[in-house]
Amino acid sequence: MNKSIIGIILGGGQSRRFGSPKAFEEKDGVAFYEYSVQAMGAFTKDIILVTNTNLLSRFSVNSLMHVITDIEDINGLGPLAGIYSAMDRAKADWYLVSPIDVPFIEASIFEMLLQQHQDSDTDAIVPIVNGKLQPLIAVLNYSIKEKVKEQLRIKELSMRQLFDKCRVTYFAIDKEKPFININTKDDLERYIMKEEEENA
Ligand SMILES: Nc1nc2c(ncn2[C@@H]2O[C@H](COP(=O)(O)OP(=O)(O)OP(=O)(O)O)[C@@H](O)[C@H]2O)c(=O)[nH]1
Repeated sequence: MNKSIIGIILGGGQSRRFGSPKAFEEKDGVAFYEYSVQAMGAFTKDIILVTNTNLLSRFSVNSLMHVITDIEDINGLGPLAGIYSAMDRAKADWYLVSPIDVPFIEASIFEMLLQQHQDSDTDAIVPIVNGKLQPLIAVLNYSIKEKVKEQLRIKELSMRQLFDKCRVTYFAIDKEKPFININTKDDLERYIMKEEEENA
């Protein structure tokens, strides 16, 4: 039987290092968050973008994507708050997860992770890219929902702390570019403007 899959896009951060909401920064005329929608859209027609009340009205809703905010009492507690809020809103067997600041993300990354999940019986598939854990681009099973809730309760808010308590398949990927994330204006200059200049 086919398993149900929902996409979760984490878009409730403060973009303090960037200085303005980075979800709406553009690469080639496309807002950063839309790259995550496109990459997931190949595998699910059900995507939930989880943001905060300040940004809610700025995301354009379409038939693929619903936009919600973090549940009130965990609002702003970081990526785990977004993951829990989406899992609580809509149940699926599996969730594809992405942040909003990875404008080079590719569908092929989710394809590889989904392939791994078919071959494993763990709770999460998490990439390791050239030795570095990439915890926010992952495939998670609904079975971890209560663990996420507990982590939020005891304020252990990092993805690593969650993974320490789950059965995780760590999957090595040797392609770095799709995982580039933009945190600062310097990152923007280094990765995006440079590429645009090269392509001009
Ligand atoms: N829903 C939700 N998403 C979050 C939250 N905090 C961070 N995110 C998202 O998680 C991803 C990683 O966030 P970071 O880049 O580490 O943090 P940020 O708050 O966006 O940026 P800084 O303020 O510069 O740290 C981004 O896609 C954020 O939008 C939160 O409390 N709720």
